[in-house]
Amino acid sequence: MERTRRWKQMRRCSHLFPWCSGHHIRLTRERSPVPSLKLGGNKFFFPFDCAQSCLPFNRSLPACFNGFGRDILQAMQQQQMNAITSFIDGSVVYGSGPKVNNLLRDLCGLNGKLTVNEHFKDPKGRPYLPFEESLQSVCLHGEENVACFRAGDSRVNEGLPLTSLHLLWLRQHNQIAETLKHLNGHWNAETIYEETRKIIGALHQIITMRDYVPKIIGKEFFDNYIGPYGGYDPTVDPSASNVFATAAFRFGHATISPVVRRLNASYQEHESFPSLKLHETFFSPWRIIKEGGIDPIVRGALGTQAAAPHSNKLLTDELTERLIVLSIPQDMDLASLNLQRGRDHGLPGYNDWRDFCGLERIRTLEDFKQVVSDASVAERILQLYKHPDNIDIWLGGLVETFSPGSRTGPMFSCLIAKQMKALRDGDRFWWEADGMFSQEQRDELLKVSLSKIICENTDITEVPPDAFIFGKYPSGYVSCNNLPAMNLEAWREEKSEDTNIIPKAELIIDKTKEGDKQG
Ligand code: HEM
Repeated sequence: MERTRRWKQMRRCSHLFPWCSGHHIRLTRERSPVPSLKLGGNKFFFPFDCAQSCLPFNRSLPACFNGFGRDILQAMQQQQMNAITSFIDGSVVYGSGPKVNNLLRDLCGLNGKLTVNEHFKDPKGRPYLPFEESLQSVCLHGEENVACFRAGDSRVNEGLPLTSLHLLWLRQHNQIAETLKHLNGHWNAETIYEETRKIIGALHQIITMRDYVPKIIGKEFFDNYIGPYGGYDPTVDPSASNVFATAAFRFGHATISPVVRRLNASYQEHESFPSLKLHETFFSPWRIIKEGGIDPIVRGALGTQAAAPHSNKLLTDELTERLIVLSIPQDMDLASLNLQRGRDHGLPGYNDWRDFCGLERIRTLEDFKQVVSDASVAERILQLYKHPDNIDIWLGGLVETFSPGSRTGPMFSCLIAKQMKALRDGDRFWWEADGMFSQEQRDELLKVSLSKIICENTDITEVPPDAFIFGKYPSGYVSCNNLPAMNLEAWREEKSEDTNIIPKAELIIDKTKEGDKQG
């Protein structure tokens, strides 16, 4: 099948990275629990007999009023709150506010670094993420005294591949900070930290927009909807659209494999740490600490094909039968959550979004068969929903036939492209925006790839140059030494004559000392 073939060209990294980058853009917080209907069953229990068949569902927190100055009807629509910044700005590494940010920074070291785990290091002495301080950690497992990791995004422990990526970025930050300190001995901790953060944000943007998005939506959609960068546009709203987070970017759930592979240095099944079922990787950072660090997991993501979404079996049972969601003491079903979340947020139906994207509305079964790769799936969906207007957008989008050169159907490609363009053009700190970096620095930033970041922050020595496109080891793999690296010399700066400036980081430390004295 064509859709299977296209996804099989991709590596597992292609769900690892966007999982993380999706977390850059939106975090929907939840409020009171309400019972939800169990989808997929033959009976309809809601709301009368939930004892056996309902899944708990917490509605999302609404935002009170949005969009002063907008069309009044639009402004009165209830939207849901985004608990993080929507920008692709490295917030998964640094958090979206000062509280989390201060917890993550190594404020005592005066070196601009992020704080690392005080208790454990990996087999080669590389650092791990710090622990959360909660005593009642969901991550605790048997005798292993390993709590949840802390990172800029609270979902860091959701799965081992995701945790590994968070850790790569932490290490990358600290490496860059160390080099910048060495190059610019006169920089204070605050300057080192902020400059490093700026670089990490730029790397996220480059990898997302240059290396990842075109492979998902295809070059044609990329050129038509996103196009080349034309500078910061203050009229563009860069917030995360509801439909992007609640439906379109959740296409990724259909690319998740039921198994997380762990591979040895020859990209073969690891002798000591075999591959795991997906559910065994949820909230289990102890496996990273006690089972060989992140290298086997990262090799697994590089050395394995992405799961191909089938239109008649969209999500693996590991996600529909074994999903763990914090604070809910039963196995959950991600497909049901996605559908119910779309309804909770009041998303218009599939046909309205096709309209929005300039695609033909579906009026008949024959129309639907034209856009869905599997005719029997089209029939089953229409039987269930009775009318095309009723189809939930997440489902409709997932079963569409892929557009040429893309790995999603035209409606999701359109919605993803529109969002990505807004995130780029509406971001005044976009890495290519005027005044952000010198031309020399930009040239250096462009040398970086996800593969190089993996090389620099693990003991992996051979990688594919493009971490997203699959090739079976050793075909196409290169030595890490052969991949271009960013030269931070471009950030070397002559010492300024102005000696009156008090470094901000020193002010922060002084305040702490003051507090200590008073206490
Ligand atoms: C094993 C892998 C994954 C697991 C276990 C997982 C789990 C979840 C869960 C539990 C939610 C919240 C569902 C709800 O209550 O509405 C969610 C939301 C989401 N997921 Fe995933 N996910 C995974 C991979 C991915 C990937 C690969 C992507 C993107 C390509 C992605 C994109 C999103 C987005 C955009 C949201 C909405 C975020 C928000 O608005 O708060 N996820 N995921």
